[in-house]
Amino acid sequence: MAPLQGSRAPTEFGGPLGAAALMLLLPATMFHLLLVARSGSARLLGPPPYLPGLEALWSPWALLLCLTWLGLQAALYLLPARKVAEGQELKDKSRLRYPINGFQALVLTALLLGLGMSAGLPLGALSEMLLPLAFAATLIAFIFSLLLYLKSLVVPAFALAPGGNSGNPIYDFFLGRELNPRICSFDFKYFCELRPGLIGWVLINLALMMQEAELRGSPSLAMWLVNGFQLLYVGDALWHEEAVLTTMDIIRDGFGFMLAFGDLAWVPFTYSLQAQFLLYHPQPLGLPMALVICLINAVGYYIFRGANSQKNTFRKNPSDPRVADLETISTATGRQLLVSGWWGMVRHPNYLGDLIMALAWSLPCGVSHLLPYFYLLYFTALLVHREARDEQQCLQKYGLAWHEYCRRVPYRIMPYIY
Ligand SMILES: NC(=O)C1=CN([C@@H]2O[C@H](COP(=O)(O)OP(=O)(O)OC[C@H]3O[C@@H](n4cnc5c(N)ncnc54)[C@H](OP(=O)(O)O)[C@@H]3O)[C@@H](O)[C@H]2O)C=CC1
Ligand SMILES: CC(C)=CCC[C@@H](C)[C@H]1CC=C2C3=C(CC[C@@]21C)[C@@]1(C)CC[C@H](O)C(C)(C)[C@@H]1CC3
Repeated sequence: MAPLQGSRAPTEFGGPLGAAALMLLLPATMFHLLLVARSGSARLLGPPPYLPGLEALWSPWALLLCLTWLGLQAALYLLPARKVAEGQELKDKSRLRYPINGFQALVLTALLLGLGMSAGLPLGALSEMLLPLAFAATLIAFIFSLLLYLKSLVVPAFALAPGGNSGNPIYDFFLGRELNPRICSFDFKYFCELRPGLIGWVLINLALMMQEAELRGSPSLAMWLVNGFQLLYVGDALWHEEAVLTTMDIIRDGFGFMLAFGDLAWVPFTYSLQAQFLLYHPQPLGLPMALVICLINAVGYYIFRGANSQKNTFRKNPSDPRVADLETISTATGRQLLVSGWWGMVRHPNYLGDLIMALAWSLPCGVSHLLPYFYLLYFTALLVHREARDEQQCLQKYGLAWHEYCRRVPYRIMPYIY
């Protein structure tokens, strides 16, 4: 077993107790949302309409479907890539290599799906299987996290994540002990973060849209908007796949239950909540309102993409003409911090753009129910917590220079508000 030298006290996410509570609460919330979305009253805060028995949750076909999906995405990951990118420098000064072929996987999945559908594949039927599919994905995430935990016990200490190496098994199982678990060149965390869950999310959205067309003759305008916006978001993530290599999930967090469940179950089954809601609760949406919502999504996307690209360009090459004129602060590490452009507006402009998009994804569902706004509420909490975690890390990394940045750019996410 790898020694626990350099291990940290388990303080994030409420320590071991918080981690244990989240491991129960997150799957329970996901099943609650799935049940409530199809109920007549669709009340987010009420009790679920019924408690499903094991026969409603367990289906060997659903498990087989989930495993086939993972197998397909893994095969697409292994195809030759247009580019191989290097990750950030690791503790042992080495850099891992990652294939950049996520967008190619999305296109090939769409082609295979098109072929299947023209041969009579009833994609809409997937919408009837969401409960057993979510159960199978949760089961896979639990077993997978357990295997990852066991694997982490035999790797050298330098391969462990700074946060998930506390010595408390519950906490470490939740946060993830090993930073970049791999078999040969297959990187499990990088693979899961962007492919099965994100592509699965748009697949579920599409199935819900097909089912709506079958029930009502054609998809509603609201369903088109939700599908279009979320496809743009997933397509964008896969197109800019390389950027994920600088997120805290890849650089700092281990791969444990939080990310395995988040990537494989939470993202596809809760991020598709608006489309699930619309299938069972059709909402009228006029063209003028639809145009306003498109504008809100466009503004959010413009800020999100602008901010993320500006930082990535700057981190890759500070003398790139697109960022060379921006004002910066020097830090003791040799790295610089941007203090003008998007990063001079607030300290997390990318979060602001993401939140504006989240609002645009809920608005097509009208204002009669709180349920479709769950994503916006959850995402606000996630980003506020994430911002606090990032802030602490930046303070540790950059010290006085970070204080100076906070003085120059006082707002975190929303100008003049937060
Ligand atoms: N849809 C979803 O469920 C989720 C989406 N996201 C999205 O993922 C994206 C990435 O988010 P995340 O990884 O949390 O964080 P960021 O992309 O904001 O990265 C934070 C890092 O950026 C660097 N940085 C911070 N300020 C500056 C500055 N002024 N100049 C230059 N570099 C700076 C620091 O790292 P360093 O200095 O080491 O480079 C810091 O640690 C966001 O757009 C977010 O909205 C995130 C979570 C969930
Ligand atoms: C509640 C729970 C289970 C928490 C786990 C959190 C994960 C769901 C998220 C952590 C960071 C994520 C990112 C994306 C999806 C959600 C998770 C995995 C992301 C892939 C979405 C698309 C974006 O463009 C992105 C690539 C920037 C983003 C990266 C972070």
